[in-house]
Amino acid sequence: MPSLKYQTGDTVMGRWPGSSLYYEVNVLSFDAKSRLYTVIYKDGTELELKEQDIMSLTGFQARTRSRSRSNSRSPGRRRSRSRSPARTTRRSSSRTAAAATTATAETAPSSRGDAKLKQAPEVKLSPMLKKAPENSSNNKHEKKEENNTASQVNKSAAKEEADPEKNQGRYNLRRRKDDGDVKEAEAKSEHQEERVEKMSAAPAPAAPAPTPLDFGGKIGAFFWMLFLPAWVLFLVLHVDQKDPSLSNFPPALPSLETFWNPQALVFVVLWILFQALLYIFPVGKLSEGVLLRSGKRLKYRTNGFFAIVVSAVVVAAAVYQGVDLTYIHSHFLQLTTASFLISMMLSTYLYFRSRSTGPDERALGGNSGNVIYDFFKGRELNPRIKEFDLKFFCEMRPGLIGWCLINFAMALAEMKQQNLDAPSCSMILVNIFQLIYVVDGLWNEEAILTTMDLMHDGFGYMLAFGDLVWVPFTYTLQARYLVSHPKPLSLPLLVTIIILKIVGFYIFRKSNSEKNAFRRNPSDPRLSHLKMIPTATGKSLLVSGWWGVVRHPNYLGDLIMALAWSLPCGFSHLLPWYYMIYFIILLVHRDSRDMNECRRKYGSAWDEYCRTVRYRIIPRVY
Ligand SMILES: NC(=O)C1=CN([C@@H]2O[C@H](COP(=O)(O)OP(=O)(O)OC[C@H]3O[C@@H](n4cnc5c(N)ncnc54)[C@H](OP(=O)(O)O)[C@@H]3O)[C@@H](O)[C@H]2O)C=CC1
Ligand SMILES: CC(C)=CCC[C@@H](C)[C@H]1CC=C2C3=C(CC[C@@]21C)[C@@]1(C)CC[C@H](O)C(C)(C)[C@@H]1CC3
Repeated sequence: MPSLKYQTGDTVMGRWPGSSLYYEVNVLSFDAKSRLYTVIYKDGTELELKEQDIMSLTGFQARTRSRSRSNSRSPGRRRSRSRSPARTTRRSSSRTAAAATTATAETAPSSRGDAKLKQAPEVKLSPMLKKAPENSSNNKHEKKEENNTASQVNKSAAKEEADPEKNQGRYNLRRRKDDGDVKEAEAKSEHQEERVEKMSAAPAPAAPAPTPLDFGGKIGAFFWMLFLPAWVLFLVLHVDQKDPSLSNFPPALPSLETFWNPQALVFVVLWILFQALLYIFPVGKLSEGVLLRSGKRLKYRTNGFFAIVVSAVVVAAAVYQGVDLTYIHSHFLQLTTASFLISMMLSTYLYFRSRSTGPDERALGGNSGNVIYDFFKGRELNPRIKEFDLKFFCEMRPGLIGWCLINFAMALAEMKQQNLDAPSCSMILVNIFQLIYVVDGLWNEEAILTTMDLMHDGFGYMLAFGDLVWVPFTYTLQARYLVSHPKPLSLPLLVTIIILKIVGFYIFRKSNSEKNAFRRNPSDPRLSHLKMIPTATGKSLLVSGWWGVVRHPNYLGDLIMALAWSLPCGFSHLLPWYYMIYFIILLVHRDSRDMNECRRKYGSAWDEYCRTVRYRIIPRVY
């Protein structure tokens, strides 16, 4: 192809249909008649693109740099002093398998990210002359996807191009693997990676555009920052009332001294330090996190199960030695205040340290330029002090293990208050169910590395408060309620509750493990029966198995379990059902956040997934 702009074998940036995202592709051939380039994406997807949908790596980088320069000049735009954009991108150039960016918005100031995204030029879809289908795959879904994608592409093409070819044409979206050409495709992709590695001086795409503001934007973030602690305070005070009915007035605010107890602060600090010590203890696996935009993978010490076992032994020994754990019940408010102060200090530290981080280290969601919003959402994706990962630690250790400790203390308080020789049946159920949930989370600690919080969310007030205050002091509400509001259980109800817990747990665990195993190793032989949709990022989406039933089977299991946790408290009051209600709101909101994020990442492949798997959480209902 002597007179052509791009040559066979060139690594260039190709636009993904239906989006303004560009991915690294390899030019396979050029068809002189249709004037289309056949390119191959990292996942083996072949597509035919017009010349204007392709950019050279250097051209793309120059555009990114000039945009980033002009952005950094604009008022209010802060640029990291420690790293120049060039250095950052060079660092990320070696591994760009998952890198995607928009041509116009990649370095746009995040406060205007949404608007910038809208300004991104619409994709000019490039229909090709129809080829006879070559796909010999027996994977029905992938055939269907090919057709659907093609028809969707055609629809947009018809809208956007007054091209005489538009109605005859379609995109050729086919996987190399479907042609029984797995080895060739893999070899090609390895070859591509090698080429990219060799081009160490070659520029690479910059970070994707920041995501639009959520949680009600700046005002919403401010509201949540005030409302969440106020709500915790309400729950903590209200559950102690003789009649904790929500129609009753909330109790009068206690005096300021009642909130504060230095001893309670010392206990909370000691607990966190103890957990930190267990976390750094060189026991257990060093697990790898997901591939970051920088091309790096972080290592995490996943010894959570060890931590809870040691904690249980230490707590049991302390009780044996006469330590009165009911202190936790009688000083609940002071312990909550102490944890709240620590979470505020941590969030402030996180906000200030995030100012010296490079773009690659920031979350896409928490860098709007608005102090309150960014403080709330968190700017830095994986804040670490040396190898100590603050977000991972806070999410998995002090609050989560603290939850079990508090539940246990509530069982002791119930025995004391109700003069019982053993905790009530309801209290035992709540304790065991929630303990199973936490122990399971810690046993499968590695799986948290592929959850939204770890992969996408920055670490700021929301998670610091959520991990250190919300989880230990509100998730324990059922146990706390039972201390002063005993609830005898009938045998049929007991059996129903146990069955619900088992069913919920089964769905939750199986679906989470399936996705985690798939994300870790898509060619895991145990998953070979599952169907999947390829996406341009190199990752695929599961479209059968648990993830083919609903889009969030793990949420469904979690909700069924939440039901089993509230039922032992009966129906006399709404208060112990708070977790269930909150959890529905949280998961519905998380689902919509995740939908937006996946839509942005995967473009038309995500739409295809949503068309195939129609329900979000509950089959045939929602
Ligand atoms: N008890 C509690 O308070 C809470 C519990 N949870 C639980 O934590 C667990 C994790 O939840 P969360 O992080 O919200 O969400 P998920 O674990 O469901 O993670 C969502 C991510 O999974 C990937 N994904 C989505 N669909 C597919 C698919 N079809 N095939 C392959 N990958 C897919 C996407 O990431 P990508 O494609 O980038 O890999 C998506 O962003 C859940 O079980 C939830 O119930 C969550 C919040 C609170
Ligand atoms: C209202 C508010 C401040 C919300 C913050 C949300 C956090 C409380 C939750 C976000 C995701 C969470 C997860 C767990 C606990 C609650 C938070 C932190 C989790 C660790 C519980 C145990 C599970 O097994 C889990 C590991 C799957 C889970 C992960 C998500």
